Amino acid sequence: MSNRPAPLVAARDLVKSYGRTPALRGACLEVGEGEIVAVTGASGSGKSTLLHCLAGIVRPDGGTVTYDGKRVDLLPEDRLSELRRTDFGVMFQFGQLIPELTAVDNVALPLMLAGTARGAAQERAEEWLERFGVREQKDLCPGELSGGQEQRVALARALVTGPRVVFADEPTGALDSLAGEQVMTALVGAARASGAAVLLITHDAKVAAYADREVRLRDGAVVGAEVSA
Ligand SMILES: Nc1ncnc2c1ncn2[C@@H]1O[C@H](COP(=O)(O)OP(=O)(O)OP(=O)(O)O)[C@@H](O)[C@H]1O
Repeated sequence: MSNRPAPLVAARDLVKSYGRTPALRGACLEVGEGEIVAVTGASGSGKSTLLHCLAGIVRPDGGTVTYDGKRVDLLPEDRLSELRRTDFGVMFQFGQLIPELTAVDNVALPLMLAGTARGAAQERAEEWLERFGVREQKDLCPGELSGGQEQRVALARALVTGPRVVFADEPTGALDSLAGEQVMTALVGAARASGAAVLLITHDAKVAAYADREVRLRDGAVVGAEVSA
């Protein structure tokens, strides 16, 4: 424990309910700079809600979320959007790409939203597509990509702005094991190269094994000893 890096992201005593359904009941979690943490647990244990609270997508009812020492749960909506654009990369199981845009335009979009000119944004986007082996598919729309290609494009989009934290909710959940391994190898390799921290949700022990540490949730709280890989 003592040699763990200082937390970059931390959740303390998080509580969140949807109507009368409790999703989080006192969850605590820390992710260090450059650390890869897998969150596992049964369906309904609160994994996605925890990730959404940490990424500033959902506001908790109680407890605190800090990023780089600052309170995320208290930020107004406009500052939250800015933080998500500049410091966070987010990836989901599927459906995250804009269906009407080509692969390269999907990846260029976060850069353009941050003020990069279209040409330069597309050039950077192509570099990331190349890195993940999907440059040939750059002019295809998401519906024309295989599941694995789509996730590698989504990964390029999550990483193109150089985030300090990548939040990935079941990024391999819809893939067969070979495509899943390719996505995980790409995600972990890119995170290690850039020093980004990763918070990864998975049901799959093989996917969790890519992480430095595994945290298990049950009924909205962390259970058991944290397992170091
Ligand atoms: N938007 C929502 N509206 C109502 N209830 C919700 C909502 N999101 C989550 N819940 C409920 O909160 C609880 C925790 O859900 P959450 O999605 O965080 O769990 P999970 O561990 O990610 O589940 P899964 O592995 O099935 O994705 C569940 O009981 C779920 O039904």
